[in-house]
Amino acid sequence: MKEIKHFINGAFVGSASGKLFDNVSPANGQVIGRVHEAGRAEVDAAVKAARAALKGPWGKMTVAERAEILHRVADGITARFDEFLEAECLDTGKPKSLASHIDIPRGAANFKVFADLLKNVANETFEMATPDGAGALNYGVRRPKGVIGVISPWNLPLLLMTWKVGPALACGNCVVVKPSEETPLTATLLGEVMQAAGVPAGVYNVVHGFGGDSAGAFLTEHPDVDAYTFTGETGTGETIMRAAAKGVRQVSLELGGKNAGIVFADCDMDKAIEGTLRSAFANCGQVCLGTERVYVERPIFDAFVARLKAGAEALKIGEPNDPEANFGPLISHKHREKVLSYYQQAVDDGATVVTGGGVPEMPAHLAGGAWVQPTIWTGLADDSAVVTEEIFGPCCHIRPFDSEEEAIELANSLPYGLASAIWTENASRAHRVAGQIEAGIVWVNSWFLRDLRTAFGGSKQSGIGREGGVHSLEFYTELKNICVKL
Ligand SMILES: NC(=O)C1=CN([C@@H]2O[C@H](COP(=O)(O)OP(=O)(O)OC[C@H]3O[C@@H](n4cnc5c(N)ncnc54)[C@H](O)[C@@H]3O)[C@@H](O)[C@H]2O)C=CC1
Ligand SMILES: O=C(O)/C=C/C=C(\O)C(=O)O
Repeated sequence: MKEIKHFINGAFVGSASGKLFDNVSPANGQVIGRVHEAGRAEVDAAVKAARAALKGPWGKMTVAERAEILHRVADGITARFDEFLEAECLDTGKPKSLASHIDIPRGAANFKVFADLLKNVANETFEMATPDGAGALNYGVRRPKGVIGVISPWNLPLLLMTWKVGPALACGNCVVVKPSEETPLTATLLGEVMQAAGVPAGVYNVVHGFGGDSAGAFLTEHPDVDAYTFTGETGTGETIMRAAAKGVRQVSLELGGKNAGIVFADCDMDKAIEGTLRSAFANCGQVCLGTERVYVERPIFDAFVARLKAGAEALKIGEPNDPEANFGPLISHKHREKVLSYYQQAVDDGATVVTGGGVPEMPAHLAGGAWVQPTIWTGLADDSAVVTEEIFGPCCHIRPFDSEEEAIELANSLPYGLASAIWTENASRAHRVAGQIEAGIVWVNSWFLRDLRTAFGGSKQSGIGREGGVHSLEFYTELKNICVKL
């Protein structure tokens, strides 16, 4: 049985405690590996290694030298594409057809984009007048923030972890990564790539374990970490923020959502259906940007529901290696229990189950997996928990609306504000509505279309801060102003 170790100070090491936990395949329920669980000792060793590496060759490199190494990291991921793909799909059960287009290429791109950005970014300068007439010159310099704690989730493991590690390293920081306990493989494999690319020991560290009372908490409570970046559930974000408050450490939090799609009668129906299908069901609905609330203008409501139902029923459920499959399992049985509890709640609350609502029949070799059916409901009240709480499963509720104002009010009615998708061919309306949606990201006639230079993050309870492009610099560097009296 494969053992998955921590990556600390450039070496793969086990836990002193000898504690290991199972890595379970979501596709069939089989144990695929045993993972070392970090105690305080391993977390401390990783933080110490990161701190020391800041003072070593990494801290002395020029931006161009670091960028060259990060390009090698990206190329290393691409060179070992099939291994990363295999590992990601083993951990998550997601179809290879999906991970080969999204997860792995983005894992590589996250290093290249930020390496290039850092090489080209300018700093601010201000000339100022002084009473003696000689003046002064202010200029900003950016310095790495230090040791960054990276706590990442299981839904897009490599993509989301490197989305943080790429800019953190490009800015000259060192990192301690705590990947989700559900998905330890690609973060570990990346350690090998880092070594081969010439990243000095201690710059990239990985500790495995759970959240509370385990590696996650030990990392967020560690006094020698300078800042934390986290993607995951809103409640976990609050816990991490509380821990980071001790010592006044900065946090960047990308949290939950209950995102709205708004479909106007003047939309291009084919595009709206294709986009909404992806936004509700891609990655088995486990994307924080996904649409779980769909508001459709009344004249096209029935037609839209019928077509989305047909699209959901055409999804091909299957294991990662099935080339036809575009719909995998949920991450775990624990998560399936949560999703199925909402499926039951919908029925209890009087929903019309348009399609799905249960567990699909699977062949014997996949019967132990965490499979659920893609599910669509109509007819729920606006205050049903199914409509107001993040389910993080392959499901959506569709409700009609009668005016632009009503659609905006419904979209903005929840305490989340991560993402939204608007479907209309009327350009004025698109701009007008997009400007009024309370969310960090609004797509018009698209979904999950990502330019890594843009600001990314949530408003309200969906997060704090923005990452992406120059916005990542704000988090991963300290901006110092130097004022020179002339
Ligand atoms: N991208 C997103 O928005 C995600 C949302 N979720 C939502 O969260 C629910 C629960 O899933 P979980 O995997 O438990 O998400 P989570 O937010 O608890 O876990 C994400 C990461 O945080 C770590 N973590 C958990 N508690 C921690 C703590 N006290 N201190 C430090 N680190 C901690 C976990 O080990 C994992 O690495 C899901 O059902 C889903 O609704 C889960 C994963 C991703
Ligand atoms: O950075 C991206 O393109 C995707 C982000 C997705 C999430 O943060 C998520 O699903 O949790």
